[in-house]
Amino acid sequence: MSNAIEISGLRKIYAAQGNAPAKEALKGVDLNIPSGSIFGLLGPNGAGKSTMINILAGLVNKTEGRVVIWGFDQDVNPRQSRAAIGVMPQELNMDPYFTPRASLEVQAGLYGVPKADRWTDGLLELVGLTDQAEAYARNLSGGMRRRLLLAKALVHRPQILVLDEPTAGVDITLREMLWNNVRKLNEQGMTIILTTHYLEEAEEMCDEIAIINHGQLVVRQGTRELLSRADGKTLVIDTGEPVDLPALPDGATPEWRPDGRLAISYPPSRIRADQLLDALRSANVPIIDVASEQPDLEDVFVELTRG
Ligand SMILES: Nc1ncnc2c1ncn2[C@@H]1O[C@H](COP(=O)(O)OP(=O)(O)OP(=O)(O)O)[C@@H](O)[C@H]1O
Repeated sequence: MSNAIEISGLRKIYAAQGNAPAKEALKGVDLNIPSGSIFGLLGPNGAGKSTMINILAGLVNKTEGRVVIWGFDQDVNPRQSRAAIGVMPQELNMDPYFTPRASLEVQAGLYGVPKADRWTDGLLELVGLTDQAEAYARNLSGGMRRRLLLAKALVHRPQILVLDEPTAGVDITLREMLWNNVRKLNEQGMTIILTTHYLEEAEEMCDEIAIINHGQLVVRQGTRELLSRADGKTLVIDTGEPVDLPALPDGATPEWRPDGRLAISYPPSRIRADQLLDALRSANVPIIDVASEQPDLEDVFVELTRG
């Protein structure tokens, strides 16, 4: 399977309700998600990410378009396409009187997983809830609830796992545990789709990234290629003390930072770092230390979703 998911011409119009007018949340999106990848779906608030994920999960009906999940067209084989995907939702709602073990058993029942094929103990172990297997959900910490949600998404051994803002508001330890789990599942062949507001996280975790804005796909690229789109780097130089600056190559912009260091932003496509350093040296500007700052996903994201 080369693509885990194929989306074409996907539109969603939420009908008008009361005073709220109809809303076109997705305006004809085409997107293929390669199998085996960790794929980031990013966009500002209200861009349409949850709508897209909910359509994939079979929770929201699309208005138009075609969605193929693991080779199964949603409209032709709804059961198989649903079975191929597991979703870890954002919200932490769960029945307070269910134990993690019972939750997983109920979820497996909903997916029609026969008793003999269930892997409840393995799942509890995977997410580190073995000791809490018989605790009431209301006694679980927020982090444990999230781990349980991850386990619930996996009861039917889906080929594709969707994580909707999995680390919003979680502490570093839990975040690392989640990512270790996700990497392990990905190494075993699972395709991972992730939405997150933490762009650093997307930059670190995702092989490829799609950005949607106002219901449209703005870009879809490998993470590295996407980062290289931002044509801006910064040299940060410790000059010891403020000095007069010589003329710099056209396109370079110097600025003194509050910490006293000199920051020169420049487009690496047109200017090389040694041209900047040569200009400083020939004007006898002391160069005590130099650091280079790369553009990050945040820069690219802001540029692509502006306006
Ligand atoms: N059930 C609904 N009824 C009407 N409009 C909706 C509904 N759900 C979402 N919308 C609207 O559709 C648009 C896209 O919303 P969606 O939740 O998909 O965005 P999002 O990218 O997931 O945003 P966020 O990051 O805030 O979760 C928004 O304008 C939202 O108000």
